[in-house]
Amino acid sequence: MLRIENVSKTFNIGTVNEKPALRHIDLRLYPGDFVTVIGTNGAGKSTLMNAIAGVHQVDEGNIYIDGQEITRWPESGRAKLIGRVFQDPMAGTSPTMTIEENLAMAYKRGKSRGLRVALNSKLRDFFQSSLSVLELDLENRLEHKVGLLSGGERQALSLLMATFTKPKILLLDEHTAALDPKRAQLITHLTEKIVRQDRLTTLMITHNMDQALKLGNRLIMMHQGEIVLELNELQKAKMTVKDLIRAFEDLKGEQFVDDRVVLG
Ligand SMILES: Nc1ncnc2c1ncn2[C@@H]1O[C@H](COP(=O)(O)OP(=O)(O)OP(=O)(O)O)[C@@H](O)[C@H]1O
Repeated sequence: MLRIENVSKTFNIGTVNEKPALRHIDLRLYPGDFVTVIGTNGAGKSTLMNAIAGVHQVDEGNIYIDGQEITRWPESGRAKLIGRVFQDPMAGTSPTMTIEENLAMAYKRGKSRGLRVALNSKLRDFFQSSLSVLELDLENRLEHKVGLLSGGERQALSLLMATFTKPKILLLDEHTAALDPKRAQLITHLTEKIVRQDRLTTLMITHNMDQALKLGNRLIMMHQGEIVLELNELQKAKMTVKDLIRAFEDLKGEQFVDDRVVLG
């Protein structure tokens, strides 16, 4: 479903600020894989997502989605294949538009260029049934402005907007990190539900080590632009957060440093 072959990315090449962010990354996600991504400070986690989404063009290597090479596609061209949710609940939605207008915008992104999306009753029914999955009663508030929603409701809407067109790849970029624990728990629960229900192929960055072990069927750990540890479902199930940190320290001979790490 997603194939990353020998991908490298260096920022500010040839300057004193030269920074290799990805070094020869190889990664394959199979249909329905839910992979959590953890790593040390500046390990390259966000750069990896930006490379997949087309925010940054890579210097070397190839990226394929569903067998199609997309390495040189612009970000806009990849939007119909990729759903993404960011850390900031304000980032994925437009506050001055209503819930249904936001949904229509996301719906259009998943369709061919130039297609006009008329807000007819069939589409409203579809939006309402999609919103009902969230169990936040948003299906009865289609005409409410998104700016009036709470951070948690807004992030739930962003998650829905990123997923209801069934993208080939879902990228979750610390999407619960800015929420209070209760709301973070709600979004985590919704993520699991939607990903499982739609069998979405998912890559999720988290600083919560416990969450990284509990969610999904695979885990990767990054450090200095490389994937240094990969765990499958069975290995993950047997590990504790302590084991995970010890595994890194045994491998690299240094402490696992992530300023934002949450041990669980
Ligand atoms: N646009 C950019 N310009 C220059 N350097 C960048 C840019 N984006 C990232 N970097 C650098 O590339 C390296 C990898 O950054 P990235 O944000 O991918 O790491 P990360 O694993 O997501 O880090 P963290 O968890 O600490 O946010 C870092 O050293 C960072 O400073």
